[in-house]
Amino acid sequence: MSETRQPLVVGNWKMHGSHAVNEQLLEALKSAGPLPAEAAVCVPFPYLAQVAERLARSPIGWGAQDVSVHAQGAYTGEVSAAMLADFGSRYVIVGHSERRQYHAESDTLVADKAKAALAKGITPIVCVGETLAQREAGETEAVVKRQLSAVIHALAHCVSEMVVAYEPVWAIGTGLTATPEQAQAVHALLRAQLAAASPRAAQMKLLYGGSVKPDNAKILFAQADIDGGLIGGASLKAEDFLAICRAAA
Ligand SMILES: O=C(CO)COP(=O)(O)O
Repeated sequence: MSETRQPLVVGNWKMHGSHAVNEQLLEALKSAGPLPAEAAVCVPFPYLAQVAERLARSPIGWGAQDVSVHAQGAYTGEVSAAMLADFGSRYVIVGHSERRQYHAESDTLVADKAKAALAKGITPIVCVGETLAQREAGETEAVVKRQLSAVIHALAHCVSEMVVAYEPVWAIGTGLTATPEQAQAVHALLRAQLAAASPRAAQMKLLYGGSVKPDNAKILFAQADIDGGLIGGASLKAEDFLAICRAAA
């Protein structure tokens, strides 16, 4: 983490939660008092209203896990960036590997989603990352560069307004974390690619995601180009999420 960038820790609840369960989690997060790092939760669409209400007077931000590329119209099941903005969403995750894999989202679609979010003042958290097969084939660099390049192209002069999350697919939900050195190596590549596109690359936040837990967060976040985390499983337990936020400070 650099001195000049403020750390950010984002919880990706994925498809978890209920009114009652969220209530407890949000209460525990709020009652922890001021957090040493900027924090946010990205929740399933039906719970946006709940987090908007419960976190309204807290420093914790919120957002969604996907957004439509379309502004409005006959797109059954889709949710627009304007709708997310209506709920005060500060962030939206785009291009999570689970969406790339299970919903066949292409690099171009992900880039267009990032653009749609920014157009409504929502910060896209753009996920990139290689599969285990790609890493073993020595393709990590080519894969993440290709994924990021599509977004850089689509955002043009707004590149510095996104957050990028490097999430190696093989580390998600598996308990296999990238080593700090592996993660830093990819983050450095991503920042160099961003620097070629934006004079503000040094100020951009690059998050690491993939089995981040309280016991490995500090060493990951201590790497020069890692500015915080995108947290799945551990974000569902207030104690763990708060410990990870503290590790980022
Ligand atoms: O996919 C992730 C966050 O977006 C990471 O999930 P886990 O932290 O559960 O591995």
